Formats: sequence, C-alpha cells, structure tokens
Amino acid sequence: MLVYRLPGTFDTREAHLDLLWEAGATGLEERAGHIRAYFGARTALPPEIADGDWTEEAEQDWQAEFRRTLRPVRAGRLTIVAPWHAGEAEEGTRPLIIEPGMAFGTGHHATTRMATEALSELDLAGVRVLDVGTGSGVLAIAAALLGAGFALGVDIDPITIPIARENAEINGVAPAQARFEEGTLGLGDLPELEEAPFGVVVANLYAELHDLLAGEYAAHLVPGGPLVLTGILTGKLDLVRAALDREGFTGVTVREDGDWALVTARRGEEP
Ligand SMILES: C[S@@+](CC[C@H](N)C(=O)[O-])C[C@H]1O[C@@H](n2cnc3c(N)ncnc32)[C@H](O)[C@@H]1O
Repeated sequence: MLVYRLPGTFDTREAHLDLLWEAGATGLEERAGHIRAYFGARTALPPEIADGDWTEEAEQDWQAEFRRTLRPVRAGRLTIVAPWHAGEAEEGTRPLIIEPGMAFGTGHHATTRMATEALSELDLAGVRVLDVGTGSGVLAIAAALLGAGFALGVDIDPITIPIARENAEINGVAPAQARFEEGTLGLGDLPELEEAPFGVVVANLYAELHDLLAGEYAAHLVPGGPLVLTGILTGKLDLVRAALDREGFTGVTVREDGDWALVTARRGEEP
C-alpha cells in the first residue's frame, strides 16, 4: 500500500477529496496538519492535485502498524484489549478482549469507555443486564466479566451477532452468561425480552433513539433499576433529559468526554 501526504486539512482541501476517491484512493485520513491518502498501488494523481505538495511515504506494513498502535484502554475494573495485547491489562484490572473488526466497540471510542466505566461502578453480582445496540458485544461481555448473572446483547444489524458471540467466546464467557440476538426494543419478537425485567439496561446508541426508546427502557427495567445511556452528543443532552423525565426516571447524572456524554438514571423511585 502507498500513502501520499498533502499539507492541509479536510476543510481546506475539500475540493480535492472527491478527486482522490476518483483516482482510486482506498482511504483518506486527516492527521495533524496534513491529509494522508491511501492507494493500493502507485497512482498517477489527477493534474488538479498532482502539482500540490505531495510526498510519497515509504511502503510500510500497515497491518503491523495498526496492530501496534491499537493500545489497551483502561475502563474501570477492566482493560479493553485486542487479542495480541491480552497480557497487557493494567494491574488490578481484568482484560476484556475484543477483536477489532467490522462491529463498533473496541473501547477506543469515548462512549464505549464511559459505558464500561459506568457498568464497572455498579454491583452487577447476579444481575440480568440488557445491552441495546451491542455491536462487538463489548458492554454485555463487560457485564458478564463484572459478575452479572446474565447479559443479553441485541443489535438491529445482523452482522454484529456472530462477531459478538465470537468475542464472548474469546473471553471465556459462555452463552449461559451472555447471549446475542438480532433485534431491538419495541418489536416484541425476542422471547428473552418477554421474560422478567432486567436489573440494568445499557445502550450506546444516539440521543434521538434514546428519546424514542425511553418508554421501552422503563418497561424492561425493574423498579429502581439503573439505566446507562451514551452515544449522546453533549448538545443533545436536553432531549435525553426530557425523555427520562417524561418516563419517570430519577437521579439523573451526566458525565462528559469531549463532545460525548453518558447519562445514568434509575427507573422511578427506589422500591
Ligand atoms: C455506537 S454502536 C455501540 C456498540 C457497543 N455497544 C459499544 O458500546 O461500543 C451502536 C450499535 O447499535 C446498533 N443499533 C442502531 N440502532 C439500533 C436499534 N434501534 N436497536 C438496536 N441496535 C441498534 C448499531 O448497529 C451498532 O452496532
């Protein structure tokens, strides 16, 4: 693979980005002060950009570089690691191994890390946990490793389900501890969801969906059960706060990391 560097940012070079795709770029990335364009082979750049200040980088083993730079992420009582870093969990934490792949949830996004930290602060011993939008399965697996009695991960995207199951297996989490099913809330077609309510519901989705699903979260939680929501841009916190208020959640707390927020609340009053 070849990488060409061009000074500038996506904003200042916007007109060039389409040209790069048309020229066959397989990836574009903005780094401090320059754009990197990835090509499978040496490519004649279009004249509009060929006279720019391009540098061709030496060919590298990008796969090895990617594997090296994907560092372990500390999240509460766990460290989220790729399989090749399984021995590098921080002292006093347990490794949560996630194979980086097609599904969201390697721990490198602030929302995944904050949600894992929030789960880590709860006493999950023996508790049934519902993870809505499970992706890589990271939060359901985290719950199982933190002692949950059972975790169910659901995702609307079917490609995530075998990925989540494989990640559970890598972590030694058996199907009796964590199961993964295609689906969502509100459709009523998942037998597991018709069973007794869950002790904790966690969802890393987005603010508008939390607004839509807030009533479903309440319906699937035991009275007083904690709700952990993230994937929320800080500018949309009011939408989520209003939805939780509408559905009778109490004790709302907010934590932020950059543009992202995590909200916790409890269903109704303590029993
Ligand atoms: C931001 S990722 C979160 C992945 C993982 N739980 C984490 O915390 O890193 C959101 C996931 O939610 C799924 N999703 C989106 N809309 C959904 C819905 N209505 N019901 C269930 N899953 C949904 C997506 O397919 C995606 O896998």
